[in-house]
Amino acid sequence: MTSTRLADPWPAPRARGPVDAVVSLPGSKSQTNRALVLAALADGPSVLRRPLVSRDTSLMVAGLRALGCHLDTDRGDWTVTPGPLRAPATVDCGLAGTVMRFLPPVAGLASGAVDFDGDPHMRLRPVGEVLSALRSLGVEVEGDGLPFTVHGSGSVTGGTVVVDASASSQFVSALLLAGARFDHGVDLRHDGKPVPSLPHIEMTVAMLREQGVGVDDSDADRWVVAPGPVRALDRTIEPDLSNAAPFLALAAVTGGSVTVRDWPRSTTQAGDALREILAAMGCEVGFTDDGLRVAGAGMLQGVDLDLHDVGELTPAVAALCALAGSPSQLRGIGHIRGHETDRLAALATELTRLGADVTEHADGLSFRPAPLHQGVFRTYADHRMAHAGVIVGAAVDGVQVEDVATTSKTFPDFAGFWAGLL
Ligand SMILES: O=C(O)C1=C[C@@H](OP(=O)(O)O)[C@@H](O)[C@H](O)C1
Ligand SMILES: C=C(OP(=O)(O)O)C(=O)O
Repeated sequence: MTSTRLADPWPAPRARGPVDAVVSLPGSKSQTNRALVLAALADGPSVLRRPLVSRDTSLMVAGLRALGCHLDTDRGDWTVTPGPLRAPATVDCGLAGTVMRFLPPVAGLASGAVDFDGDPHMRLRPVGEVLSALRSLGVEVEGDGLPFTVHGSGSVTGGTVVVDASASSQFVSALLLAGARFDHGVDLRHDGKPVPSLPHIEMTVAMLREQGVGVDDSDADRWVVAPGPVRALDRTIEPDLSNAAPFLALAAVTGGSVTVRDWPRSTTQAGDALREILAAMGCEVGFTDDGLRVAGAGMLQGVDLDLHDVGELTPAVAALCALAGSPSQLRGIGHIRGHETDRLAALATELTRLGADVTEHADGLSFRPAPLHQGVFRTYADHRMAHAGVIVGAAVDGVQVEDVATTSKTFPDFAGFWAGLL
C-alpha cells in the first residue's frame, strides 16, 4: 500500500521538541471488515463511507469478490452489491485474522469448494475452533488450520454450538456475523478460559443489531443470533482508535499535544481505552471541539494494567512503559502470543535490545525504568511492533525500525504520515 520506497531499516524520526498536532486518521479495520462481511450477506446494495483502505481490508474485498460479491472501491466511499455466493473460489488471508476467521462461515453459504491460505505466519495463527464449529453446524471442512477448504452446500443448517474462544474473540464474531443467514441462526456458547477482546464482540453484536438482526447476549458467554435477513448498510466508518495509539503516544513521550479528529463520544472500539490508559500514565486527556486531545506532562508514570479486553493496544503501551520513570506491569494478555507474531516475546526481545529492562511472563510483561539507546528494532511482519518501534524512536536517538512498511496492514503510508509530524 505504501507508494514511496522506504529505507529498511527505517531511521525512526527523533522528536526535537514537544510535538503539537491535530490529525485525521484512517478508518477502523475492525469496523470496515465487519461492514464488508455484513454488506455481502445483506438483502440489497450497501454503502460504506470513509472505509479503511489497507492490506487487511483489500484482502477482505478480494475474498468477497472471489465469493461473488460486487464491490466498487474506486471512489472514497465503497458500494457493495451482494450476489449469489459462488464457488470454487480462493481466499488469501494474508496476515488478517478477520479474513481467516470471518470468511469461512460465509464460504459455508456458497456452493462449492473455497480454499483458504495466507502468509507463512498465518498458518500458525489459531482458527481450528471456527472450523470445528462450522462442522458441527453442518458444513464440510477439510483441515484444522491454514491451508483449509470449506465445501459449501449453498446453505448452513446452523443451531447450537460450543466453542473455546479463549484464543481469540474473532471465533465468536465470525459465527455471529454470518449466523442470521444460517437456516436456524446460531446459538453459540463459549466454554473455556475467559474470552479476550470483549469490546470486539460487542462491536459485532452492535453492528448486527443496526442491520436489524436479532441478537440475544443477555447470558454471559452465550450469544443467540436469530435467523433472518441482514438489512443493507449505509455506514460511516469511525477512525481507527487502536491505530491512534502511536499518535497519542507521541504527545505523551514528547510532552506535546496531539488531537485525533472525529473521536467518537460513544464507541465499541477497543482503542477508546487509550483515554484511561494515557490518563493513568500521567497525560492530560479530554475532548475538545476538534476531537480527543492528549497532552504529555513530562515524565511518564508506570502503570499496572490488565489489557485482556484491549490486547491489541499492548505494543504501543509497552513502548510507553519502557520509557516510563517508574515500574509497570501489563497482565492478562497471553492470547497476544497468537497475534501477528508472538507479541510478548517480540516486545520483550526488541525493547531489551534497545536497553529496556523488560521481563516476559506467561501472560504479560513487566518493566523497570532503564535508559534506552540506539539500535535496530525488528518488527516480525507486525504493524503494531512497528508502532512500538517508532514511539521509542521519537524519544531516543538512533532507533531504526526494520520493515516499517508492514504498517500497511492497517494504515496506508504510515511512515510518511508519522515523519510529517516530527
Ligand atoms: O474482531 C476484530 O476486529 C479484532 C479482534 C481482536 O482479536 P483477538 O480477540 O484475537 O485479540 C483484536 O485484537 C484484533 O485486532 C481485531
Ligand atoms: C491482532 C490484530 O489483527 P488481526 O485482525 O489480524 O487479528 C491487530 O491488528 O492487532
